[in-house]
Amino acid sequence: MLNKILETKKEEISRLVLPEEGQFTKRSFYDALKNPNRHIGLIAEVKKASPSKGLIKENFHPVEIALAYEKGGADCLSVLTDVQYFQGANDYLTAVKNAVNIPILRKDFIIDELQIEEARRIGADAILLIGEALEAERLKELYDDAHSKNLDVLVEVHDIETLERVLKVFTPKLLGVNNRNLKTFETNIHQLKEIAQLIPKDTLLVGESGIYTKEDLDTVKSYGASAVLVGESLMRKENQTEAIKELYGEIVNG
Ligand SMILES: O=C(O)c1ccccc1NCC(=O)[C@H](O)[C@H](O)COP(=O)(O)O
Repeated sequence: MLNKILETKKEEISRLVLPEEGQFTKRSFYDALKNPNRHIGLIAEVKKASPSKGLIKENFHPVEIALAYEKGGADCLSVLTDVQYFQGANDYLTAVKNAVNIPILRKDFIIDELQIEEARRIGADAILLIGEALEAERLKELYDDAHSKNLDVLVEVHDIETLERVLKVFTPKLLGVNNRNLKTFETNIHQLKEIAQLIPKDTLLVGESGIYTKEDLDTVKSYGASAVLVGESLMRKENQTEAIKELYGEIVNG
């Protein structure tokens, strides 16, 4: 699936026309996770659908969801902008940016500088770079390009081989380990356990995907994560503010 998505991205980039420059207040995604509201930081994801789960939330109002996440104490947001596979949109990110006061990650499959400039113009504070999608040297080029545009970068890996490839070239400030294999969709809450040993001590570690319960949250934290990225389990609930409190064990819903 990842390779199919990347082929689609190449085609989208060939047709990409940059939007007009927007006027946005830049917020530090990294600083928000460095100083989280709770014992482990939360990147709450605004995601309507996905390849592995199909339609997740039919009654999808991204600004309402984002405000509810913010009210629930999310440190940052992740907003899907991929249209074809996640039913996201650039306009969702811009609308959310104009509504909330916390930093926003553009969740998309970034493989070109044009997409980074586009992210900046639609109001993103950070972008995602997926290790399995890029050669390490190219990943570093895009990483540097994003920072030159005052955007933070969440570098994401799934397995040790990818992490080692990346670390041979550079050390990311912010690194996510995706519990989901983006090629097979297999998800393992313990994915971080082995990989965490190899993470440089000054790198802020984020556990991503397949986090449904406080137990999952505690498991990922026990492996060394300073933050988590959570989408489906929050999106499927009726009330995203309550969903966050339930995830952290602050309320117990039947
Ligand atoms: O989620 C998918 O089906 C998927 C398929 C192919 C590439 C990426 C995919 N998901 C992106 C993500 O990593 C998740 O949206 C994010 O980590 C949140 O995961 P979850 O909490 O399990 O929704």
